[in-house]
Amino acid sequence: MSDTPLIQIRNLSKSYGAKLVLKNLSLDIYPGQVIGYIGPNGAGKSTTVKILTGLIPEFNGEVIVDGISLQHDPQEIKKRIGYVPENAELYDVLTPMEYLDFVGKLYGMEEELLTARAMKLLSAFGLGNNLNDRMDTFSKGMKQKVLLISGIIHNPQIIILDEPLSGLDANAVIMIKELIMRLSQEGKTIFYCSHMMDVVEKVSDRILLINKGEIIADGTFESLKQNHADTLERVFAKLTGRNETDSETDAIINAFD
Ligand SMILES: Nc1ncnc2c1ncn2[C@@H]1O[C@H](COP(=O)(O)OP(=O)(O)OP(=O)(O)O)[C@@H](O)[C@H]1O
Repeated sequence: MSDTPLIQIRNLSKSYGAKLVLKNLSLDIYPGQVIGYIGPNGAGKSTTVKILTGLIPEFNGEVIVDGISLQHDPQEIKKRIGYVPENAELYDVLTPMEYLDFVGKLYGMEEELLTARAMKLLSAFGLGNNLNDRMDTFSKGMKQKVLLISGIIHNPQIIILDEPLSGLDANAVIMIKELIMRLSQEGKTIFYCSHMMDVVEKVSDRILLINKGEIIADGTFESLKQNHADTLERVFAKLTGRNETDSETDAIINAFD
């Protein structure tokens, strides 16, 4: 692995109004790493990702990607990143081919390559028979696959995924897990947010746990396990102080009394 970080985050802070949601984050991410970014609801995962992808331009601190400052040249950075958001509006009156044509052109892809790659990727994701169907006839999982493809169609160096597995069936989850590992073998750097601890445990070579805007654990699953608990679910519960699940469920059940 290269010893020059591909992504450098320095003293990153972000507030929404008076609310500070990212507190002085500093991180180096190296080429080829598969980073699982986990944390409780509202911890700051999506905010981090939206800053990295240039969707939130106002923040304090510095983000440097491949030697380029995000503040100075966000467009150049966007070319290097493929982003699959948690919730996206697909223009579902379009067919997947039309949608991917639109996205690929935004990335400046040449028509012939774009069409060929869109067809190959859609077929590989099991949508080969739906190339020209309108996406408003698609299931949630089918749309999620098109979104995933739109994030990788331009063959970016860095792939950022926010909850990529929501809505996917068990076979598709297995496929995406394998895909993440294969893309990493191809040298891609992958940063993904997920609440699916079993998946994060298996595919990440580095896990970052964020809580209340601060990174509170950073290491391999093995190292987190040795220091804290035997499963990632338990590491998560221990470090984020959520040991009161029993009393919470009691309160919900008791609310029906
Ligand atoms: N546009 C916004 N305006 C005001 N507050 C926001 C905005 N977006 C997020 N927040 C707040 O920032 C905090 C971090 O939110 P963020 O979406 O980054 O969390 P997350 O870790 O991705 O959560 P989840 O796991 O629920 O998706 C939360 O307290 C949220 O309420």
